[in-house]
Amino acid sequence: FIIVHNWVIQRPSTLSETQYFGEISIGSPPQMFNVVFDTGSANLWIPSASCSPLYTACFSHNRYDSSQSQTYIKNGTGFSIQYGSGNVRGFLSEDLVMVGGIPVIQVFAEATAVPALPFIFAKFDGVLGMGYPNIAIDGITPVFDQILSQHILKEEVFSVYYSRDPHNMPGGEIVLGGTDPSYYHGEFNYLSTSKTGKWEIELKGVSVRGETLFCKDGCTAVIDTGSSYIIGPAASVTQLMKAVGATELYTVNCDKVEAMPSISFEFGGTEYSLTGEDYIHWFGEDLCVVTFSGLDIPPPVGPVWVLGASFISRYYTEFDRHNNRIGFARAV
Ligand SMILES: CC(C)(C)OC(=O)N[C@@H]1CNC[C@H](C(=O)N(Cc2cccc(Cl)c2Cl)C2CC2)C1
Repeated sequence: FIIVHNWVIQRPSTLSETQYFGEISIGSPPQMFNVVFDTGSANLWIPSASCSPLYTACFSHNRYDSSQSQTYIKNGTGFSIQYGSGNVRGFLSEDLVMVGGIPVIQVFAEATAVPALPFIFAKFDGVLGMGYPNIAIDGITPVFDQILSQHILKEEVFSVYYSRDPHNMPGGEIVLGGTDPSYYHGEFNYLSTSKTGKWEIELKGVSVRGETLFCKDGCTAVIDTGSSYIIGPAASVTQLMKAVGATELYTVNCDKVEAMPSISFEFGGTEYSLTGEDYIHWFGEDLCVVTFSGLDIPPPVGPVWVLGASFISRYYTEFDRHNNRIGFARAV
C-alpha cells in the first residue's frame, strides 16, 4: 500500500521545525486528521472534542468526536504519554481507523490535555506511533501491528521518503509493505536493530573531515521519523558546532553553507555523510541554522544520537519488522 501524501513540509516561516505528516481518518463517517508517522513511539493519539478550550494546542487542532461516530467503542482507560516538554493526557477509545485505505479497528487515545509547548507549533493534529509494540503505552497493539496481522502486505516493512527541497517537491511518502524505487537510487545497506523492540542501530562513529570526533567506541542511534533534527549528546553537539563553524546558537552565515564540511555517521561498514546543504535550515534569506540539537538523554535510553528528518531526507529508510533491521539507500 502506497500512501502518497501531499505531506506538507513547513518551510519554517516561523521558528517551527520541519514537519512531515500524513492524513488518516477515524470513525464512521470518517473524521480526518493529520498525524506524524513516528518511529520513536508506538501509540496513536488524537486531540479529543472533550478537551477544554484552555488547552490551546488541543483546541486549535482537529478533534475527534466519538458522539458523531457509529463505529465508536467506549473504553475510558486513562492515558498519559510523557514527552520531554510535558504530558499528553487523555483516555482510550476504540474506532475504525483508515490508514492509506487500510481499515483497522484501533484502540487509541483521545487527548484532553496537550501541552502548549511544543504542540502549538504543530501543523499536525496527533501522532501515529510506528514503533515496536513493547514501547506502546498501556500495552495497546500499535496500528502497524494490526495491519501486519491482516496479512495483506507483500512484505512486513514500511519505508519513508522525506523530501529535501520543499519548494520543488513538497512532502514525502510512506509506503506500507515495501519501498518506492522512484525515491531512492543504488542498493540498500541493512543494519540489524540493536535490541528488538526499538528502531535503533549501532552507530560506529561520527566524523568531520575524515576524523572520528564522537562515539569513538560505538554508541546507539535511534532512527526517528518523528523528530525534525538530529539530536546528540550536548557536549558532542557543542563541539560539533565549533568543528563546522557554527555559533553557539547553531547559526551560520548563509553564504558559508557550501563551504561547510560534511558530517558523517558510520553504520556497519558504510559512511553516511550529510553536506552543509543537508544539515542547514534556511530560515529565510540570511538566517541559516544547523539542524542539530544537544540533549543528554539519560540512561538506560541514552546516551544516544537521534537521527530525524534531516538525516532521513538524504537517506531513504526502510523499517523491516520481518528481519528486525533498518535499510538505508540514497534518496533522490
Ligand atoms: C517515551 C515516549 C513518550 C514514547 O517517547 C516519544 O514519544 N518520543 C517521540 C519520538 N519522536 C519524536 C516525538 C516528538 O518530539 N514529537 C513532538 C514534535 C516533533 C517535531 C515537531 C513538532 Cl512541532 C513536535 Cl510537537 C511528536 C510529535 C512527534 C517524541
